Amino acid sequence: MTDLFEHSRIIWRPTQPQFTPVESFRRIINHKRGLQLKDFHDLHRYSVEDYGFWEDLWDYCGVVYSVPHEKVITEGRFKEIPTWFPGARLNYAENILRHDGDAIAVTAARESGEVSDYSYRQLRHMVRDMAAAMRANGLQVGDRVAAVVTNHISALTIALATASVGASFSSTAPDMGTQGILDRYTQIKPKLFFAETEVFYAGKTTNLVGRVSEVTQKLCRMGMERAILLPSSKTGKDLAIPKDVKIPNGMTLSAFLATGDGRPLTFEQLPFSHPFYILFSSGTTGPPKCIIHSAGGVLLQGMKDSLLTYQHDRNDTHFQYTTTGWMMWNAMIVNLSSACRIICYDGSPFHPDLRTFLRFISDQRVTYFGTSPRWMAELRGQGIKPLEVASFDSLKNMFITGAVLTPPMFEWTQQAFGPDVHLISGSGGTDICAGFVSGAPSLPVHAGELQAKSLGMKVQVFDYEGNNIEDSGQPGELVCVRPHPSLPLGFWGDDSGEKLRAAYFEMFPGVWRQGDFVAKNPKTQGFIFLGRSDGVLNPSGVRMGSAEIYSVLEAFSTELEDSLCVGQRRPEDKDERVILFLKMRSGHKFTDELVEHIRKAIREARSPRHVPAFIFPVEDIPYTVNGKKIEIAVKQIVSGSTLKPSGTVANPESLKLYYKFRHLEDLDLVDGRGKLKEKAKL
Ligand SMILES: CC(=O)CC(=O)O
Repeated sequence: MTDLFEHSRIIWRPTQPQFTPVESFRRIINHKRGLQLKDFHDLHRYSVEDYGFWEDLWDYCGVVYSVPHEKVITEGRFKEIPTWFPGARLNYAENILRHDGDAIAVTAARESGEVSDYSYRQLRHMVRDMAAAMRANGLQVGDRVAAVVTNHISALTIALATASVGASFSSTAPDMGTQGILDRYTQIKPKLFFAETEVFYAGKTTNLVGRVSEVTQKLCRMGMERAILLPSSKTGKDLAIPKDVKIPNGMTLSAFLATGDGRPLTFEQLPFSHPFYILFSSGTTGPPKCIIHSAGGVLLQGMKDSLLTYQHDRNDTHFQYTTTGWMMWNAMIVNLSSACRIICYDGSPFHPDLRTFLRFISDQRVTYFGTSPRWMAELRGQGIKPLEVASFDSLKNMFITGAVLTPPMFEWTQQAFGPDVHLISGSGGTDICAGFVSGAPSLPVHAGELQAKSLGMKVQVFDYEGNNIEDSGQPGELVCVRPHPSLPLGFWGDDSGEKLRAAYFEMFPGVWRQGDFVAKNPKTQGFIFLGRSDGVLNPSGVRMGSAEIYSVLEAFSTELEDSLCVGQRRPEDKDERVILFLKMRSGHKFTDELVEHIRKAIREARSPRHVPAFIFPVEDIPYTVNGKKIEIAVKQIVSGSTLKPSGTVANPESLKLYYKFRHLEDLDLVDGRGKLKEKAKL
């Protein structure tokens, strides 16, 4: 049997763990509560046994409020989702904008090289003007504001102004197609709609006026009162709208701002569980889940990470590479509450090239850089050595999320950016707009492992009968057995909670099932992520995660650009078989020899039962717009389903490449008895 933790080697340790904020937080709790919590693990235990922990966190983070809470938790609208801090009155934007003055709050940068800084005072003024215009246009508590925007200063200003008024906010990136935008925003029926008109991404200029026209016509019929058109993100100028293009209730951003009456910035005082962010899950088929998050929940979880996990203060620069359509954007904003500077980046991290992007990180003296395993893999694949490109002496931590960071990539990343960088791999998601498992600055990092359960998150590993098997080291379902403040308030329009229950609480009644296939290392308490549980590979009853295969393939990064591993089980099949798809790097050929090497490597590193039944070359691998590899849709396709990709698939054409693999027999590779033909043995 394969040892899931064979790579578990310490690659980083804190030099002075006693001086980390999380340790001082532990001491504060000991003092306040008369406890004797000795280390992070004790602190975690307390955090999931006593709801008072969230009150301790509230105090430690200095949440700004006008009315105190009556208690920490009480029954909510649904049995599974309690109400937090009943009685409290506060405002999300007031907490985010609690710092003022001339220190730089935001650096807004574009792929074109344009960089602008905004102080805390300037940001506040921009939010004030935006909020004044929103109020002048009738926006009220409970209304919705939707935006199709790049990650730039306007998006941030719109979100914070919306929060100050007490409306709800939802954003998507401009690469979302018309249908994807409509799938989202026709559900929430926004009163105000903000849209980019022209964007510059990956070296290409895209005019979005046609898309905006189609979307606004539909939204207008559903009650949208204003469509606010942002100037071109390339030229900064308003785009001339052709006479025959209809944008009902449309006006430019400057015209909209001019409707404001100069009133001062005020913050509506609202309950902790007031709905603020509306996020959409990246379903690759069917309409996306429309998840409502509370202002207070996202705020408190975000403050926890900013102060205790990333250890931010006013000297830090937080650069999370993200679009506005990923929860990491929402999670980025809260870091302003720690007085640090955030970088909003509009553009592709691959353009004009990776070295330019690396130099940008270095020149900006970034202390926290957040990215995805895919970006890292590209650096490695291109043979780039970051420390030869620039100095990263200011970098304190890197946050990698969105997909599994395999053990070899942990090792590579640590080496590539230097031994002092705290490498954090975190996992949570849109569903909770926070992390379940993440970094712990007072503990060492082991290659391949997410360091620890996040504070306050009672995570366990369940087998299929609902037994907690976390201490066995066996893989199973990641579950959370106790409520936390950023549980969604519900899905939009799902008044009975039925859809919410079906999405998270069905497999284990009353217990949140995240849909990740994981294992906890009993020795280190760290977690390895093996893939999405719907995508678990299950040939002849051996359950394994695709990450077990991907990590072996890291050794082939010279030849392979990418790979995708899925199970195939068509209605006529008795058993599941594993298919591995390989996307070759240009200049490299898919050969029998390579396939043999790969098979051997998997057999030796894992077990003979892990070796895929088939290995095929493929021209493209499907990804979501948030950079997640799409395994489940491919699994369904090769197993016989026909899918209509949603607007969440970044390269929907790629899915078509997989239909032919549902009929392997027709490919002249398999004989009548389902055996591989001799000549086709790969
Ligand atoms: C923190 C995360 O979990 C981010 C993601 O994968 O969507």
